[in-house]
Amino acid sequence: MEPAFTSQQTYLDEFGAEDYYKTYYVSEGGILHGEWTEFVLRNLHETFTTGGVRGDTLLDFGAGPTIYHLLSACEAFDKIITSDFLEQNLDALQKWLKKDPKAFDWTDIIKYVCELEGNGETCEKKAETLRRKVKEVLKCDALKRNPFDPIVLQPADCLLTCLCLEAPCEDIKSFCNVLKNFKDLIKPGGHLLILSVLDATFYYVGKKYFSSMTTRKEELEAAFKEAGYEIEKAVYAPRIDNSRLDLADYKGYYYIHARKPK
Ligand SMILES: C[S@@+](CC[C@H](N)C(=O)[O-])C[C@H]1O[C@@H](n2cnc3c(N)ncnc32)[C@H](O)[C@@H]1O
Repeated sequence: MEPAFTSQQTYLDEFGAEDYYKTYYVSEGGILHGEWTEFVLRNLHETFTTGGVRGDTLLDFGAGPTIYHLLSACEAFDKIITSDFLEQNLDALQKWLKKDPKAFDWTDIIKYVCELEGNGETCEKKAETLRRKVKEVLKCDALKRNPFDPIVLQPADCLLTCLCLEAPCEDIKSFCNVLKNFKDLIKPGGHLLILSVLDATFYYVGKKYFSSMTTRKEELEAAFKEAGYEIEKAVYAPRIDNSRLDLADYKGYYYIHARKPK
């Protein structure tokens, strides 16, 4: 029997921000630290430099307690709005923004992005740039028609989301519906960047089980087209390190760069 899909209530009650950081991003042993972060950071570095994606506002959707995916974006946008569904994650984001001593440590990952950018910037300066560019930290819910309800946001130049939609969406139909609703959050001609994992069914946060929508490569691009986007770029990569399949069973990674038509 397939385990039940994780409810919003379970997220509210059981998703631990610190457990998530420690399981996935801590420098030594975080299972997403390495293959996944390199996949994301290399692709986003390219997108925000040679790829020419830049502008006034970037809207970051479902950040969790993390900031790694914003480190290149902060050089290409004047203003970043970040968001998540859970108070505990918003609290972790605020702690990092305010340099709270209890904030999670992203130094190694910041160093990696500075090396990719290759302009001799220090970790401290990069972190300061990102802190300065993040203007708002908002609550969002992917399953609402307006995910920021009751706030109505001005459409952004770019919407970025990493590893998020497989949490609230039960199937590709629901995923496609979220993509349709995202169109109101993006300017005509604006960008939608989604990076996540393929063929997953679950992941653990500490000792807690969370289900994952199983995103299949064959269905993914069709969902973007059905939702009314033009695909600029699609990148797929297999998972190489399978040593912790017991913690999370994804088989690969994807990056879709799509555009809302003008
Ligand atoms: C696997 S974590 C990903 C966190 C982070 N983006 C990353 O790259 O590591 C899944 C995220 O989905 C968020 N989430 C769960 N339900 C959601 C919903 N209904 N709307 C928006 N985000 C949701 C959770 O709060 C959590 O931060």
